[in-house]
Amino acid sequence: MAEFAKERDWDQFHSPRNLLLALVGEVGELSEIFQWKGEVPSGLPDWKDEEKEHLGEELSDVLLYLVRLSDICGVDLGKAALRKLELNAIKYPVKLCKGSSKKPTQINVPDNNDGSSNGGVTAISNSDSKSRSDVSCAGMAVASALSTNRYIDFLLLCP
Ligand SMILES: Nc1ccn([C@H]2C[C@H](O)[C@@H](COP(=O)(O)OP(=O)(O)OP(=O)(O)O)O2)c(=O)n1
Repeated sequence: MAEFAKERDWDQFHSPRNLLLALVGEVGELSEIFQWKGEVPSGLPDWKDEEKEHLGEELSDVLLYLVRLSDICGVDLGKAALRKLELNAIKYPVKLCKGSSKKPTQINVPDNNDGSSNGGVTAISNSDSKSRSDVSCAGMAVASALSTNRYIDFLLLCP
């Protein structure tokens, strides 16, 4: 993308804000493909080849503007995405979230005194979910250095 823009003297247009708007525009074009179709099955078995090709083009436009935006902002997207995957794994432990699309702060699992039956994972109660959520955001910043259980211990120690 950097070479593509340089050859065309387009660096002048590829500012962070312009690229973000271009990205959002392409997300709109991507959305248009699904607009009014209702839910469609995975793999899109009933779609024509041309429709899938068009979908691939719009997905690519989104990807290319995203990569370019990251680059222009000095963000190593590959590294950032891998770190985010690790953070996601910490935030959504399998033991707590398997089969549920709820946020950890919305899951209310009865606590065990010995913490054994749910593998030592203690769910966060609904009553204090807001404060826990705030704590959770702050905790995420240091979470990459912590294991899942240590992160949950950290959450429980916070007021
Ligand atoms: N100033 C620009 C213009 C285009 N592109 C690149 C990134 C996208 O991959 C693609 C977007 O091109 P268009 O704006 O022509 O968008 P479409 O390909 O979706 O065409 P249209 O909007 O006509 O449907 O070209 C770019 O990097 N910088």
